[in-house]
Amino acid sequence: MAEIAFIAPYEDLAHIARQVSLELGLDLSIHVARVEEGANLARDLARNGCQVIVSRGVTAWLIEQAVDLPVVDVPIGGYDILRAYYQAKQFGGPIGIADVPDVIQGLESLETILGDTFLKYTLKNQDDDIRRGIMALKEAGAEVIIGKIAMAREARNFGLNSVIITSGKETVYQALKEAQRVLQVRQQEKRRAEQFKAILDFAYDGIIALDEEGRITVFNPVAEKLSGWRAEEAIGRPVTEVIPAAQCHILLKTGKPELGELLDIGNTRVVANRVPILVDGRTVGVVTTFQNISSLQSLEHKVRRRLAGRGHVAKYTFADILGESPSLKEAVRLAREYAAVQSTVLIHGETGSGKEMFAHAIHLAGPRQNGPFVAVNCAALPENLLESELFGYAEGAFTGARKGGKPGLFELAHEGTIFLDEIGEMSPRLQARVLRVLEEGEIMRLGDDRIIPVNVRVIAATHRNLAQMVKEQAFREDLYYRINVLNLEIPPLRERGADVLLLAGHFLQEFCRQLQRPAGNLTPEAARELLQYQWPGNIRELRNCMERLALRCHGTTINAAEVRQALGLVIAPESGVPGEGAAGEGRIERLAGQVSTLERGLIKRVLAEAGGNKAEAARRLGVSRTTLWRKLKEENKIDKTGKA
Ligand SMILES: Nc1ncnc2c1ncn2[C@@H]1O[C@H](COP(=O)(O)OP(=O)(O)OP(=O)(O)O)[C@@H](O)[C@H]1O
Repeated sequence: MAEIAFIAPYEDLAHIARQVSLELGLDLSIHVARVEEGANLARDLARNGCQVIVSRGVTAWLIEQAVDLPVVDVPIGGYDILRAYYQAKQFGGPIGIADVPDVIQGLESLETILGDTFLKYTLKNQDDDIRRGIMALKEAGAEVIIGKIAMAREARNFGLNSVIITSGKETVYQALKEAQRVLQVRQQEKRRAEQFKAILDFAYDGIIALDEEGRITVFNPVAEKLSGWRAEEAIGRPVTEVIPAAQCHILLKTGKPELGELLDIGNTRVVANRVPILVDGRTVGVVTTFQNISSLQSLEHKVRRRLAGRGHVAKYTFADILGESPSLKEAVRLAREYAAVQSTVLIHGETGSGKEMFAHAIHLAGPRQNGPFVAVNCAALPENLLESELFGYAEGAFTGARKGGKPGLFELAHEGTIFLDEIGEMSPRLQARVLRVLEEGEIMRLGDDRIIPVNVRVIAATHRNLAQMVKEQAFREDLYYRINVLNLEIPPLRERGADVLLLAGHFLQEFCRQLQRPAGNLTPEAARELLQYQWPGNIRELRNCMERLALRCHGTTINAAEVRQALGLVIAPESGVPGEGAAGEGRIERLAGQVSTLERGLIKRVLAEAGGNKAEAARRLGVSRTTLWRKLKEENKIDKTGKA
C-alpha cells in the first residue's frame, strides 16, 4: 500500500498524476472519485495505512472532513487559469469567475499581465453556495463562467457558457512534492513520538506533564503505579484532582523550578522535581518527575557495592550453626531475638568459637538481610591501613591514593551490617572515630570534608574481656557502653560436651565427601580423646583436625593414636620440638616455659613448611590468622620465613 494516495475528481487529472509520479519515481496510488465517493474512498485508504492524500477542490475539502490525515489540495495555478481564460475568450463576452479568496486574489496580477478584467465573486469556502455566486456574476453581466467542475456545471444550468479550470502538470507536480514533504515530516514526528513514548514508558521515574491550565497531558506507567490512577482517566483532568500532593500546578504561577522535594503519594515517599515549560519566557506547562525513595536507596546501594567491586554478603544462617548443647542453644535463642532489632551487638567468645558465624546469621535473620554484610578484622591490619579501610579516602588524600578516592567499609555497609571482629585490638584513636560514626550516623573519608550519612548496624566481637580492658584504660569506656547494648556469649567448644562429636562427625563427612572417600568412624577411644581435648582453637581447630584425619586415614575406623597425631599431640622426634612426653616428665614448675617453647617451635616449623604463608600456617595450626598474628607479635622473634 502506497503511503501517498491521489484521488482525482476527473480522469484527466488522474492521467497527469500518473505521468508526474513516474517522473518523480514516486510510489503513488491513483484513484478517480468525486465528492462523497472520494471521501468514502479516503476513509478506506486511511484504514489501510495511507498517510497523505492528494486531491482537488470540493473533493479535497470533503476528504479533509472525513479523515484524520493530512490532505494536500492541488492548487489552482496561474497557468491553469490562463488556459481556461483563452478557451473562454473564444465564446466572446465578459468572463466571470467565482472561487475561494486565494484564487480571486491571485487574479489581480493576471489581469494586469493580460490587460483584461474578470468579473469576480469570492466564495467564503469550498462549501459556499455556488448558485449564489453564479447568479451574482450573471447579474453583473458575465456571459462565460470559468471555474472548477461544480461551478462550470451550475453555470450551464443558468444558460451561461462555461470552461472548467483543469490542473496542469506544474500544479500536480507542486502538489505531489508537497505531499512528499508532508509524509517526511509526518514520519519524523511519528519517530519522535515513539521515542518519547518509549522514554516515558521505560523511565524509572514517575512523569507527569501539565498544560497551561494545570490539566494532565502526560502520565507515564510509573505515575500510574504510584498514584493508582490509569493514564486514560488521569489525562485531561486537573492535577489537583489526581495527585493533590504533587503541588505542581503552583509552578504555573511561580515559574520557578523546585528540585528534590520530599512528598508522600499514597503510602509512598517520593522525591519530586518540578520544572516549568517555558516558551518565549512564558510558562505554558509543568513537568514533574517522581522517584520512589526506597528504590532510589536500593539503587544507590547497588551502585555503592558495584563500585567497590566486592560482594559483601553474609553466608551463614542459624541453620548452619550446629550444636545441641544447652549453652549453644541458649546463644542461638538470644541471637535470634537480637536479629529482630537494630541495636549494636557485642559477641564475646574464644577464637574459632563461631562469633563470625553468629554475626552472619543475625544479619540474615533481620530486616537488613537484603543489605550488605561487611566483615572486617580489626586485628589483621596496621592502624593506618585499617583506618583507610573503614573510612575510605578522598582522591589525593595521600601519595598513592586511588583516583576518585575509595569508599570505606562503613560506606559499603550502608543499609546493612558491619561486623567489627577483634574490636578489642583497635587503637584508641580509631576507637574514637568509630564511636563518632555510631553516635552521628555519618562518616567523613580521609582527606575529605564532605559528610556522608550512613545507616549501618554494628556487630562487634572480641575474645578479650572488654570490661577489664576498660578498667585498665586499654579500651574506651564510652565506646564500650555504646557497643555493649546486646550481649552474646559464645561458649567455648570444651564446654559444649557432645557437640564436639556431633561437629567432628559433620566435618569428617564433609571432607571425606570432598575427597570422594568413605567417611571413617571414630573408635570409642578416639571419641574420648576428642572429648578430653581442651580445644583452644575451638571449632576452627576441630574442623582443621578433621580435615587432617580425612586426608591421612584410609581405613574405615579412626583410632585414638590417629586423633592424637592429628591434634599435634604426638610430634615426630626429628622435628626437634618436645612432644607431650617431654612436657609430661613432672617438671611442673617449668610447664609454662615448656608449653611456650613447644608453641614457638610448632609455629616456627609450620610457618617454614608453609613457605612463610601465614594464612596457610594458621590453617595448619588450627588457629585463626589473628591468633597467629598476635603470637608472632608477642614473640617478635620469629620472622616471616619462620627463622628465629
Ligand atoms: N556451630 C557451628 N557449626 C558449624 N560450624 C561452625 C560452628 N561454629 C563455628 N563453625 C566453623 O568454625 C570456623 C570458625 O568460626 P568463626 O570464624 O565464626 O569463629 P570466630 O569466633 O569468629 O573466630 P575468630 O575469633 O578467630 O575470628 C568456621 O569455619 C565456621 O564455619
